[in-house]
Amino acid sequence: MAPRDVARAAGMSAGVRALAKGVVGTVLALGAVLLLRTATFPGPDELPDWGQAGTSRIPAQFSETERTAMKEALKEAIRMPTVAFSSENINTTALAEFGQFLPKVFPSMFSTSFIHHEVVEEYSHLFTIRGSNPKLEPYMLLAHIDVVPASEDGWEVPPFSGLERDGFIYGRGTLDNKNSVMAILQAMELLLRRNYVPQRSFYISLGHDEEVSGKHGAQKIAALLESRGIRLSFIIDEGGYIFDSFFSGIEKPFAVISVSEKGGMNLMLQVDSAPGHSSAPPKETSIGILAAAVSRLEQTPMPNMFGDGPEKALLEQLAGQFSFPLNVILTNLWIFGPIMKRILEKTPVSNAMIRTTVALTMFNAGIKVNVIPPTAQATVNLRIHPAQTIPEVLEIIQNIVADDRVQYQVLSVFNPLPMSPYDSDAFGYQLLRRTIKDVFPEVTAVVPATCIGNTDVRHFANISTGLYRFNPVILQPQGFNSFHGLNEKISIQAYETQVMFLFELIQNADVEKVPVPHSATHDL
Ligand SMILES: CCCCCCCC/C=C\CCCCCCCC(=O)N[C@@H](Cc1ccccc1)C(=O)O
Ligand SMILES: [Zn+2]
Ligand SMILES: [Zn+2]
Repeated sequence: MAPRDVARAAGMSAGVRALAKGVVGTVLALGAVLLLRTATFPGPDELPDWGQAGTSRIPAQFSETERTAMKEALKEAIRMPTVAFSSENINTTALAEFGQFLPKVFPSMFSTSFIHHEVVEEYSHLFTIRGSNPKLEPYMLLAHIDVVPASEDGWEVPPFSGLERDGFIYGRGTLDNKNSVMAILQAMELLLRRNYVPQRSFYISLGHDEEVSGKHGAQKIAALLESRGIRLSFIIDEGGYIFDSFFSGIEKPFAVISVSEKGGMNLMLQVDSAPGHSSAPPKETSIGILAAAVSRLEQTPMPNMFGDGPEKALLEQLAGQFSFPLNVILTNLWIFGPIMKRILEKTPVSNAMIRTTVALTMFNAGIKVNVIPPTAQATVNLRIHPAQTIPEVLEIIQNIVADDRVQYQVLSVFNPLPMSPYDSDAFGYQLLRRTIKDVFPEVTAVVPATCIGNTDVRHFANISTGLYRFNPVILQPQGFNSFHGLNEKISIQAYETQVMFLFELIQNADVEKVPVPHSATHDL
């Protein structure tokens, strides 16, 4: 999906308002006879107190010199055009340069006795940070060095300039995802300089080809760890954010932790027909037959799976952020679920969250203006909802196309990711919630979701059941549009906050298990 579709989801507020208007009468009428639940989900303030990790907590306070150095290091990272054009075409010069740059800016990461650094497949990096307590299961922080291409057209500053303007650093990768690469290493570097020794071991994995599938970077690192028999308690990657001003009914920013991820399939459809002279065309040509087939695919939505993923929990846990009557509607999905199911279909992002999507992405046919083409090919990109299987989806596709002249070839496919736990015992999820509360006091809801795009963390499903996608960055619609788009930028303050978040998270991970909540009556 194009991440900019999320911005269009802002339009959902209008849909939701329409829903509110339409059903408000029903709510009031039903309210007289039904005892409707109101939103009672706990905000982060009601989270259990994890206490101090270890005995000597290091405060997240950075000197002026450190703050200047960290922003300059990010700018330098942006200036290296580590572009991935395709799996066969990546900028190896820039990736190699990036590898040489890391020890210069993060010397302690490369000279500390309990940290081991490995280069994987020439351009990806794996750091193993050995903790003092071997009984604690390790975890992993994941990010990627590569970026999507950017031409200068439409940019306020050149995309690989790393220029600072009005408190922002501009450039490709400032949000996706060199900010994470640099913030993870920066946080650990600052901790090391304060003589921090983690109790819990962890890994830092930096892939070099996420934007073109991750098969040489993250996938190889995952295989390496698997071959070493390593199991991870949880992994944190990109793919969830703090959303601000996306929905007019929600005043305050809310954090989305993606606990699952859609599967994917690239499917080629082909129609062959007899070539001939265009002056005497047959009733149907390969192009016409195929165009009709893919049009049917575009016009026929896959089944709505609302209720089978984390979407219900997402809405219920967001309910408290809305005012009446939406808070009541969202808290009582047992009655309003069927209406909500339809509302969610209205905008591209919420639609993508509740069903398998089919995008027509390539169409090739024809060899000459006056020749009936012998063959026509179309490629469709499917994102498979976690509640569906690949064979199910293929069967539905064939039923929609319903034309034996269309042949199919699966170019690539992978299963949806299982749902990672987000209950009160889920260590990784609760660690994220706790740290969000510490660092972003303005965030009043932390909710689970399905990531509608794909991330490198999917390659690690064999070695961990706790796969979480969350970047500690507050995004407004405009910022979200800049992912893979124009004028990607991060405020210096947001970057410092990201470093601070990781500085806190690493220390917060040094506890044995999730503590018991203060109130047993509250679900987390
Ligand atoms: C009511 C509240 C709704 C809030 C919903 C928010 C849902 C947030 C979920 C996800 C955010 C989108 C993050 C997308 C990250 C995608 C990164 C990416 O572009 N990945 C590529 C990877 C890829 C895969 C296969 C081949 C090449 C590249 C992609 O998905 O295409
Ligand atoms: Zn990314
Ligand atoms: Zn990306």
